[in-house]
Amino acid sequence: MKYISTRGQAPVLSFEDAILAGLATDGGLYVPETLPQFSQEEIASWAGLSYQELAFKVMAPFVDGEIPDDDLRELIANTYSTFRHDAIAPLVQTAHNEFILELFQGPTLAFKDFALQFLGNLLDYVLKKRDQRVVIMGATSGDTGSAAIEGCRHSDNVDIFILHPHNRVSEVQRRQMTTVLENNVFNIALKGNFDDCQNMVKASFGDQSFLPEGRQLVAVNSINWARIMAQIVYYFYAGLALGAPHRPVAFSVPTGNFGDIFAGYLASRMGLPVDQLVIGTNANDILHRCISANDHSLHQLVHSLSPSMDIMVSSNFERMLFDLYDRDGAAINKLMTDFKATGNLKLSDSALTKARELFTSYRLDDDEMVRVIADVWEHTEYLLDPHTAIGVEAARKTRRRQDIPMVCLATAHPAKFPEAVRKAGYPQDPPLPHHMADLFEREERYAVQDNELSAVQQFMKDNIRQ
Ligand SMILES: Cc1ncc(COP(=O)(O)O)c(C=O)c1O
Ligand SMILES: N[C@@H](CCOP(=O)(O)O)C(=O)O
Repeated sequence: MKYISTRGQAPVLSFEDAILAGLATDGGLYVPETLPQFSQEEIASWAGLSYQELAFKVMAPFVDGEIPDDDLRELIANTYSTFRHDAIAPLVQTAHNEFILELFQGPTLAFKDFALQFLGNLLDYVLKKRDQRVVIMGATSGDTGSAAIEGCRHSDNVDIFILHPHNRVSEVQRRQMTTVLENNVFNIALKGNFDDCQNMVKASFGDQSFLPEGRQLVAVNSINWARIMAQIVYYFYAGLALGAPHRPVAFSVPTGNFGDIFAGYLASRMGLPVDQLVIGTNANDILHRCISANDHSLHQLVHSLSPSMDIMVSSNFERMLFDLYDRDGAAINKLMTDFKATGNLKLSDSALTKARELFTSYRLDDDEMVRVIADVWEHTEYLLDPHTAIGVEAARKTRRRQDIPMVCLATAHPAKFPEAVRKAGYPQDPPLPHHMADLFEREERYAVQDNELSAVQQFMKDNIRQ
């Protein structure tokens, strides 16, 4: 399997090289040259597989033998052994044909664990094999950071630097990152927003000359192909549990950087019968405006009660555009260059038509989201986190068919977001799981930095281990 850039001008890479490259040298994102295709018979034969067995079936064609099968199986087994539920991604029914896919049973309580615990193990494996040391640089609006740190904290070959927007993540999210005191882990609280963090990461990938000789940057954000690949698995898992491929399923996904829903789109391209993909956004609604009104223009980023989705520039939308524009790298290069210059992007008529066939979208402000948490609690005693609530309501508002099961992705545990949950009338802070019960007593360490690329890079230079 070869990996190509969405902008068509970077070298074509193997799986391992694409994973280590992060952003392509032309500024694009790596995608597989062709997608594996699974027949309906093959998918049907996977009914009843464990999550780990299914993960191997879905991911092996992307790895394409670069990692021996037994080693890949072991990486998968180690990854999901740290999850708190045997089913790994349990399904809970909340209404007729409405299901919640709990993706928060991993060590850091968000869906990011599915891919980032795997990526941590994968990087450790590849770097040991190559006897190579790297520097990880990542941006987080709250969840990627702790999952990436958890995945890499024990890796000797990695120094990890995570930028989060200062005072813009929940206290639980911040502490999950800043209480990890291993000497290869560095948290930077940037005086800016998530887009500033993400821009710094992308700029640093573009010019890595600030790094010590012999080191390279590796990405843990969903610009890294391994993130998307590992997330495709749970779409198949949920689909199979609900009768696919004999019956179609629909998915609703609270969306920010477009990695999660893009994985759902790929699952459908690979053979899973998906009837509908619903994009739910908070007030940072660029994706909803794009689908509903062909308005993909930058607005001021606002601080919401679903802070992990306080994102304006969605990295993975570029991967989607690549497909919507028939994989024309030159066209994507122009679109993205113009978007950077003008802050505006209009889809062509044919791209918009295709996008609307694939996706519906809905936007919720904080008040509406809080009402959804309260309503679902009242009717089912199921406590949603604010991001999941956005997906649930987006599904209810834009659902095309009631007879098809709608799977709403529960992307985080409500204990991460006590402020939103309390606003919904829940009488207490939802308890943290046992392994995090003492989170508020643990010592924290992080550096507050001005929103200046050179200052951040200097901090990194000063702290990368020899
Ligand atoms: C809890 C939660 N829900 C939803 C999202 C959106 O996912 P994506 O960025 O893959 O669209 C994120 C982060 O991005 C998140 O942390
Ligand atoms: N919501 C994310 C933002 C980063 O997205 P990623 O999926 O590209 O890593 C977070 O919690 O950090």
